[in-house]
Amino acid sequence: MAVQNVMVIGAGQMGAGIAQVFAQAGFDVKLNDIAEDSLTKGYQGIEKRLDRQIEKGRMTEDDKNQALNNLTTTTNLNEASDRDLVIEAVVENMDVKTSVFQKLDEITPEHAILATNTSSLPITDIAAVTNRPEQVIGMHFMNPVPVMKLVEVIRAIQTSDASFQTIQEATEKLGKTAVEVNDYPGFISNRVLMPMINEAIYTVFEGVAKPEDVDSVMKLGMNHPMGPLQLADFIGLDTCLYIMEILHDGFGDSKYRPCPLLRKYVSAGWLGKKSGRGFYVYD
Ligand SMILES: CC(=O)CC(=O)SCCNC(=O)CCNC(=O)[C@H](O)C(C)(C)COP(=O)(O)OP(=O)(O)OC[C@H]1O[C@@H](n2cnc3c(N)ncnc32)[C@H](O)[C@@H]1OP(=O)(O)O
Ligand SMILES: NC(=O)C1=CN([C@@H]2O[C@H](COP(=O)(O)OP(=O)(O)OC[C@H]3O[C@@H](n4cnc5c(N)ncnc54)[C@H](OP(=O)(O)O)[C@@H]3O)[C@@H](O)[C@H]2O)C=CC1
Repeated sequence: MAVQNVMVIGAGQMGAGIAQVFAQAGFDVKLNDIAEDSLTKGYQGIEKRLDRQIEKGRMTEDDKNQALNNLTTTTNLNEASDRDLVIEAVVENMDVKTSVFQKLDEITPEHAILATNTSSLPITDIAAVTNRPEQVIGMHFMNPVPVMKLVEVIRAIQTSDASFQTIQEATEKLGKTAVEVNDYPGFISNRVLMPMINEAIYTVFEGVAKPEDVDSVMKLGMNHPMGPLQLADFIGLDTCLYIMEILHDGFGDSKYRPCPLLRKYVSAGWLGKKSGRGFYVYD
C-alpha cells in the first residue's frame, strides 16, 4: 500500500514539524491536537518556517501555498476515519499514548498504519493495546524535523514486513533516510545520545565545569553542532528524563541512572527552551 494521506496527532514541536514535511512532500495532511491554541501555534510555526525558506530563495510563494493547501487542522480525532497513516506525537507518557492508540484503532480504516514518534517507549507494548499490532510501528523523527535527515523506523515484535516497507517508502518520499531498528529501550538514537547528555549533566552536578564550558568542549573539541546541555534544553529536559527512566527501567543497569540535577530541574519546571529556562535562560 502506498500512503496518500496522513494525520499527525499532537501539534507540539515534533508534530508540527512532521506535518510540515509531509505537506511539503505532497501528502494530504491533517494535524490534530486536543487544544485549539496548540494547533494555532503549530500552524503559525509552519507558516513562519515556510516564509523563511522563501526569504532564503529556497522556495517560491506558490510552493508555500501548495504545502499549506495540503494541510488542515482539527481538534476532532474522528477525522482520522479516512487516513492511510496516523503518526502520534503527543507527550511522552505511556497512558496517554495507549489511550490515543486504542481510539485510533476504533476510528481508522482497517488498512491504516498507526505509527508513534515516541523517543523511547516500547512499540511492542503500544502495538499490543490495538487489534492490528502488525500495523503498528515506530517512526522516530529527529528534532528539528524539517532539517534532520534521519527517521528511525522501529519494528515492534509484531510489525509486519508490509507495514515496514510502506513506512520506509513514505520516509523516502519525504527526502529522509530510514534506518531499521528493533524495539529495545532507547532504540539506537537515544540509547547512544541520552547517556552522553546525562553524563554532561553529571559534570555540572559534580562541579567539574559550568554548562557553557561543558558545551564548548563538545562543540569545539568534538565538532558537535550543539553542546549536550544546549541540546538537552532544545529537546526538553522532561523528555530527557523520561528517556533516561525508560533506559534505566528497561535495562536495569545503574549506568543509566538519571542525574539528580536533571530530576531537580524538571521538578522546578525548568524544562529547557520551551519553558524559558533550563541549563540556559531564554527570552
Ligand atoms: C530526543 C529524541 O528522541 C531524538 C532527537 O531529536 S535528538 C536531537 C537531534 N537533533 C540534534 O542533535 C540537533 C543538533 N543541532 C543542530 O544540528 C543545529 O544546531 C541546528 C540544525 C538545530 C541549528 O543549526 P545552526 O547552524 O546552529 O543554526 P541556524 O543557521 O539558525 O539553522 C540551520 C538551519 O536549521 C533551521 N532550523 C534551526 N532551528 C530550527 C527549528 N527549530 N525548526 C526548523 N528549522 C530549524 C534553520 O532555519 C536553518 O535552515 P536553513 O539552512 O534552511 O536556513
Ligand atoms: N523533543 C524532541 O526533541 C523529540 C521528541 N520526540 C517525541 O515526540 C513526542 C512529542 O514531543 P514534543 O513535540 O517535544 O512535545 P510537545 O510537548 O512540544 O508536544 C506535544 C503536543 O501533544 C499535545 N497533546 C497531548 N496530549 C494529546 C492528546 N491526547 N491528543 C492530541 N494532542 C495531545 C500537547 O498539547 P498540550 O500542550 O495542550 O498538552 C502538545 O501540543 C514525544 O513522544 C517525544 O518523546 C521525538 C523526537 C525528538
